[in-house]
Amino acid sequence: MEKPNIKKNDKLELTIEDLSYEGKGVAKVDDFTLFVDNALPGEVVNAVILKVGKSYGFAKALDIVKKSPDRVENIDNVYVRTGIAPLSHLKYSEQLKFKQKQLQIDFQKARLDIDVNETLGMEDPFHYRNKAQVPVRQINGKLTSGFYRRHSHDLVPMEDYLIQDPKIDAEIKRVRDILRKYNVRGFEESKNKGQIRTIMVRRAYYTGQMMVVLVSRVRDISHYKEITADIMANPEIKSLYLNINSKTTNVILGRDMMLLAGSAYIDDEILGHTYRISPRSFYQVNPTQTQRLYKLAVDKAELTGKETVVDAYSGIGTIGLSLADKAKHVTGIEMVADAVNDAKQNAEINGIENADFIVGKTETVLNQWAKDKKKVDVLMVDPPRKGLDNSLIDSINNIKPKRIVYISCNPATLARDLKLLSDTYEIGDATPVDMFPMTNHIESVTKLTRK
Ligand SMILES: C[S@@+](CC[C@H](N)C(=O)[O-])C[C@H]1O[C@@H](n2cnc3c(N)ncnc32)[C@H](O)[C@@H]1O
Repeated sequence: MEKPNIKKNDKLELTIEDLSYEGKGVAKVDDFTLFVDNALPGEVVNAVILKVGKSYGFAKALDIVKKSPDRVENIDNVYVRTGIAPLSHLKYSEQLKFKQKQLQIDFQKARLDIDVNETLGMEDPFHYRNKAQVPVRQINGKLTSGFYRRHSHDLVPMEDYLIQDPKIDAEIKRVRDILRKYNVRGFEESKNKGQIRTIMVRRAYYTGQMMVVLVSRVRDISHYKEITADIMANPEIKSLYLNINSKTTNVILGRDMMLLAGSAYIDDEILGHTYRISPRSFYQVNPTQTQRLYKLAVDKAELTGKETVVDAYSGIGTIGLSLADKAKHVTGIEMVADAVNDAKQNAEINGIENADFIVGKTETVLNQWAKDKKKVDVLMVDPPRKGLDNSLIDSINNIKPKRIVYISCNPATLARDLKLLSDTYEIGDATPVDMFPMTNHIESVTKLTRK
């Protein structure tokens, strides 16, 4: 493909043909692809070129000459620009279709013939997140919280995050003001100076309990006793931690986690069970949609009470414990030790006796099970974005579970893995469940049945 004669800062009119998986408008100049921020299919925009690469480039819409009927008019551009809610300029009904289509595209690319159902959306697709991790920086002499501009580490100051529980937004602001009161400094990334890098807040949807984690570059924070007392003055804060992360890294939490006050965990409920959540444990961020996701996944497992089930990538045990009353036995496998401790406690708290939990990598544990000729009837997998490890596919083919329920947060790796399993498994329809409204993230559930 010929690179057209365009360069950074050029301005030109573009016609938007499609929406990329990241939610950017796709335009062509000759045959050259440009990904355009804040532009929707069918729109004509005046754009400025941000970057021209070898095979594609990036641009930003400055004004819209012809608007899409699917554009949400009154949304603040800051949400699209910062990446907290990069699809918030697209009508919600269209976001749901976009997610269904993305799954179809990834299946087609992998030459898989799989029906994709309509995306199960939310009635109120805002303010759903039960967890925030907001970056903190020292800006104009003040500790400031906000969100990164997309694809950068430039902080845009923000107080209303649109998709987070408003009580979390209020708590971030309150904590920020307490830190300012005691002259604590925000992180200065370019100089590797300053103190607070991130404020993390979790709020349990059902119990209202909150956990605050202050992530600091340094251990010493003057007035930490006063800061602790001020933060704990809100009776909803059940747990306050200081985490130390002195590394140059994008990973949010460092190794040292110190409880400053309150309990080591908070409690929440899903589908009638109580769960304890530690700061490092994975916990689904959309509480109402989690119940729909789990119900769907458990339905697809078609349990009769006689099956041995593995809940792989089990986090704090929520999927396994949600189906334990319909199975003979459940084993959860999870690599984060704190999460496994939570899972064991969660089984006990809920009086569930037919579930156990193992610390380890799913691929390593199931490889050993294959060698030991252990039997599994149903395998639930809920891996992180990178999907299943290649070696796990071999173990699955040795263990031969009758059914697999694949919960995925990344259509591309889902399609790759389903293709690898399609010789030995019949692949049923896939259902996207919108766990992340206003963003381009796509969660889905697919059932596989042994041929
Ligand atoms: C998407 S979360 C799902 C957690 C849980 N099923 C839930 O619904 O809350 C993925 C989990 O897999 C864990 N994990 C990542 N790689 C793993 C691996 N190779 N083996 C086992 N667990 C892994 C992560 O720590 C995380 O808890």
